[in-house]
Amino acid sequence: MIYTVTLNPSIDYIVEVEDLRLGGLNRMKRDLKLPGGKGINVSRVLNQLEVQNKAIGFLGGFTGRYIEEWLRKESISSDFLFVSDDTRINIKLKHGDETEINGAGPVIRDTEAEALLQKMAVLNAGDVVILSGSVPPSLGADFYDKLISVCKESGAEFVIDTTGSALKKALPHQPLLVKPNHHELAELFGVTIQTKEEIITYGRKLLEAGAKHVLVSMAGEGALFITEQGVYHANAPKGTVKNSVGAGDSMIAGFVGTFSLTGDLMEAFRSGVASGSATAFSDDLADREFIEQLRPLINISEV
Ligand SMILES: Nc1ncnc2c1ncn2[C@@H]1O[C@H](COP(=O)(O)OP(=O)(O)O)[C@@H](O)[C@H]1O
Ligand SMILES: O=P(O)(O)OC[C@H]1O[C@](O)(COP(=O)(O)O)[C@@H](O)[C@@H]1O
Repeated sequence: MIYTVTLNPSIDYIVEVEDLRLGGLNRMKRDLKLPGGKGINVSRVLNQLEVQNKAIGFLGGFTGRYIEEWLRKESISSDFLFVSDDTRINIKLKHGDETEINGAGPVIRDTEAEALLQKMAVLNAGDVVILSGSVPPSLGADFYDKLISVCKESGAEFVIDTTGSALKKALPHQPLLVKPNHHELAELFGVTIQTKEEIITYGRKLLEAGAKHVLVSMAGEGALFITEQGVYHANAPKGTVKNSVGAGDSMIAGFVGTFSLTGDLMEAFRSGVASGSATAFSDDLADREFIEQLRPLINISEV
């Protein structure tokens, strides 16, 4: 079974304005409220790919109920812990460019945190747990360490998609996959990255530190896949970007979903890129039909 863990879900409030006037009155041209948070996005795309999975994490308040209802309508299996504070609302402002303003997240009490860890007792060897996104500050920076310990004790594999020291500390525990984008990779090492060669150099460092597979996404430039066997590049198909929020999460869903069904790393890579691009070219996350349409357009070559 695949589990996604979203410690900090969100309603993504996507707001489009013609011309952003800072300090002035702006009127929305279009707006859209979507359930968000990285693990939840992964679950929604896994469902599109008909890969069985369960979404776990914290939800709270009216925003939490909105997300729960959406997931129920999409028949996404979930087991969230309800907390007393409200789930955050993240603003995604489209004004020719994309500007994001993400909330810090609700207060999670110690008893609520403990109850979530108890939920993880369902894990078995062979399960894959996808740990995605930021950690609400009140949970403490070491909460991912606790979740990783639970995964290791049960024999489950884990994937981690987060940033900074939480990602660094996870590497020696041999995550099945890490997927920084090229900006996050540079930030992780405190460097600026200009070339594909530099991405490979720093991506390899994640492998050396313990990750089993490394995917570095590069938005419209596609992605690099770095493994013990070699380094591979995939192009991204061309298209009109509608909303790239969730493209990275879709890529993880495509990769892990296809890998769990086929065990084929190259097909998983192809599926990851197709899923990411299908989301970038959609208002909401990718649907199955669009992913299948893009899949043959992805060319993979060894670097
Ligand atoms: N402008 C784009 N054109 C085509 N594909 C895209 C575009 N933006 C994202 N994608 C696809 O989604 C994947 C992940 O996107 P990226 O923006 O790098 O991740 P993140 O959302 O984590 O920052 C890319 O590797 C690519 O396949
Ligand atoms: O937990 P964080 O780091 O604040 O990220 C949460 C945000 O990331 C998203 O999951 C999108 O992530 P990606 O664009 O990286 O795939 C949004 O749905 C959500 O608003």
